[in-house]
Amino acid sequence: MSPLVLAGTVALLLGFLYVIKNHQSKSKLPPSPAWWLPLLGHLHLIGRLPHRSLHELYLRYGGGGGLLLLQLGRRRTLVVSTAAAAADLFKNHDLAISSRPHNAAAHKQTYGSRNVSFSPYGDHWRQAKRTVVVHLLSARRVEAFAPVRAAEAAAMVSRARRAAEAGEAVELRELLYGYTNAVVTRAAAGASGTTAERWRQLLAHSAALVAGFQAEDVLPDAAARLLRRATGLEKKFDDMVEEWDKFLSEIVAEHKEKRPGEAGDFMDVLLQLREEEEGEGFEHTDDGIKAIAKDMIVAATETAAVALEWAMAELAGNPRVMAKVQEEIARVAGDAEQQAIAEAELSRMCYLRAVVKEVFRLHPPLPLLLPRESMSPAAVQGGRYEIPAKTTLLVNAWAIGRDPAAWNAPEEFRPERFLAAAGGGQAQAVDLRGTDYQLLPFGAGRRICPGINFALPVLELALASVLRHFDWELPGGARPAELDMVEAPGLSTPPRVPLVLVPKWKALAY
Ligand code: HEM
Repeated sequence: MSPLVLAGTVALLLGFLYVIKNHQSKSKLPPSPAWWLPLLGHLHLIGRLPHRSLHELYLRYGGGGGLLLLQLGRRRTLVVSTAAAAADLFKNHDLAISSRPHNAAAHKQTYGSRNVSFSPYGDHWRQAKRTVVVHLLSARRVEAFAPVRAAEAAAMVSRARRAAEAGEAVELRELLYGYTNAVVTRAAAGASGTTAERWRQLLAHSAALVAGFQAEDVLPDAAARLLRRATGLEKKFDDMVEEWDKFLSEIVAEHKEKRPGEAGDFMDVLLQLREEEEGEGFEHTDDGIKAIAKDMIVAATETAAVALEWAMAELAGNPRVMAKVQEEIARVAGDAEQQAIAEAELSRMCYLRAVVKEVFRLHPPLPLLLPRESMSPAAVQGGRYEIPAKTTLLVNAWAIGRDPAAWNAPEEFRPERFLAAAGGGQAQAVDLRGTDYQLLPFGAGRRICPGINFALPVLELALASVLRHFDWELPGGARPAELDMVEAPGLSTPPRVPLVLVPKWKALAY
């Protein structure tokens, strides 16, 4: 055989082997729509409500295994759409999927990813999460904020009462956001009033700038930066980051002036830890403290307000459930003279808690949780699929809450499914703390939300208070079936049409 023919044969053989190998490794990838566009990949298939688009794409191309692989701009993205697929990932591969993808916009906003939410997996994240879990959100500290929750719930009831006495309708988002914003601002910085208002404006401003897909999702970082500069977005962004920093720096400075030992709000605790833990590994610099405080505020305010607005929307749309939960609140909270509901009473309101779970099932405030990134290759579902390292993961909690393999009549709002006494069936023992993979509003695994114990009493107390003191009616004789139950676009998704209801002050004659 001549050397030329030999070289040609070897090249052909190598080419053949490459094709075979490539085909084999591709065949181990989860299903994916076959066609895609240069640069965009499958991005053009995603509409304004990504959780809904991704669910539809999964039903069309996913093949039933719960996983769908997409190329979203430059990010290879795995979408998880069923409870069984989520269970396999979180039970068997949690470590591999515990990082977050780099996001230039978030990096800038978080003092170089020094917060918890966007920090990549590693020492910084571990230390920061420990600080948050042990020092800011422990059961003892959450309990210590009970008077704050009670005062703000009472203020919310007073606002609604003024509207009721004037015969006016109430925009629930305004009312509920005011409440969660006040509770979180007081817990984080011990401040209210104008601070809370400034905080609220900054949050709204940031949300508008980071909503939707960003230039970095499609283009390399440098090209995306150029585009952002050319369109003026970079300047807007920098101004917003500076505004936040100025605001947080003022709060840090005010807290430094206070007497030591006055530890109460998150800022106090973080500053005190700086003194106590100096040299223990986690660097409590001013920027580190501002990053964590901001993380708490951003993570807590909007999510809780969105959950509350959906709860009221579902109750307005289901008068039977509204009447039943009001009856329970009246029975447990008792005494007509008692204005505020004691938090101990909330644990006896089983139906109210079932309502909260049902709201989270159908309306998780972060329908795609927060994106994860795989740090190493993972052979999932017993080796059926291979997930390469550096794949972005989107867990579609919205779709999982509607998974027909996990839920009976998934589209029905039926809190009874969570109650053994009401014949709840297979769902009665399902909880929302990340161990039951069909209900994941707070995520699961190492990156699970550390704020569950802070959020739940905030939500339960608000609902119990507004339902105890008022009947809520749809304005203008609208029928429940006419309520628009579609989400607004964004990272967190309130109803696209803000909910408006008319409060009727009850006589409290129980
Ligand atoms: C209804 C209220 C809330 C909802 C629905 C919610 C939901 C979530 C979700 C889905 C995640 C991502 C979990 C994952 O990747 O698996 C998350 C992360 C996080 N949440 Fe919450 N959250 C809420 C309230 C709070 C509160 C009150 C705080 C703090 C005061 C908080 C602090 C955080 C932090 C720091 C992270 C990042 C955790 C990490 O990356 O390790 N959240 N939350």
